[in-house]
Amino acid sequence: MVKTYRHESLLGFFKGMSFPIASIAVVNSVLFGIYSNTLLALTATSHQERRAQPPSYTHIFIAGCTGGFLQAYFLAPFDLIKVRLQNQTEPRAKPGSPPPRYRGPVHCATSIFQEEGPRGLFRGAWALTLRDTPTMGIYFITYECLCHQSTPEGQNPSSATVLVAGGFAGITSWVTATPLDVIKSRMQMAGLNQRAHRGVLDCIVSSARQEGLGVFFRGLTINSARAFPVNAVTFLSYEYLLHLWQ
Ligand SMILES: C[N+](C)(C)CCCC[C@H](N)C(=O)O
Repeated sequence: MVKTYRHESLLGFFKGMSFPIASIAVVNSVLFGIYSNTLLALTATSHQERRAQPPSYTHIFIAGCTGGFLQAYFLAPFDLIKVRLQNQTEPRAKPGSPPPRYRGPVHCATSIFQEEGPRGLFRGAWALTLRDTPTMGIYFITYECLCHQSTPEGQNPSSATVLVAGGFAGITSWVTATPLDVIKSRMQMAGLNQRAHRGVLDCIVSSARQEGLGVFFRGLTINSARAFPVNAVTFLSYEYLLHLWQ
């Protein structure tokens, strides 16, 4: 934090933020929409009936994995742009100095499209899919399990329960996702560094060889600290909005 602040001032912390904001609504509606509809297809109970007839954890896991798998393709280009912009750590442009490689998210997207082709925008998408498919299953299982444990039979969980269960769901899911998150980000950056990996496995092996196993836990603390508030609010909004519209 100190380095980022010294080097890039407060603005450095908000690098690559406009695109995630634009994408979060789309990505979360795909994720929660597919999760809920897969659960409906598997159990034939709607969201309102789910408290009285709770679905099995196997069904929750399958629905979460399906949601995670499909949202990864919507997330991939936005996530790539975020990673590329966040890794651009030159100090803010002084007069006369060369402009940064990417001037902003739209410029970043068009540059990747021109330099790396349309498929370039999906660089790292496979690693992202591998990261999100099982960990989104874990995400929803943790949430439902914690809500179930702290709510009397047949009742809706309280707001406090939703916040805490959502927060822990985010942490559990991020802890399990971190090793593949590291690989995903490296593959997304590889297109830029001309240091292309031959695939996910090649990236895993070469990262472990060069930097040891600790590399797979890089960012774990900050990811978990961020995950609690973000996912507490995500689940509270989800429950609240469904309740409002039913
Ligand atoms: C599956 N994985 C751990 C990657 C994400 C789980 C939580 C997703 C949430 N939108 C967030 O940004 O925290």
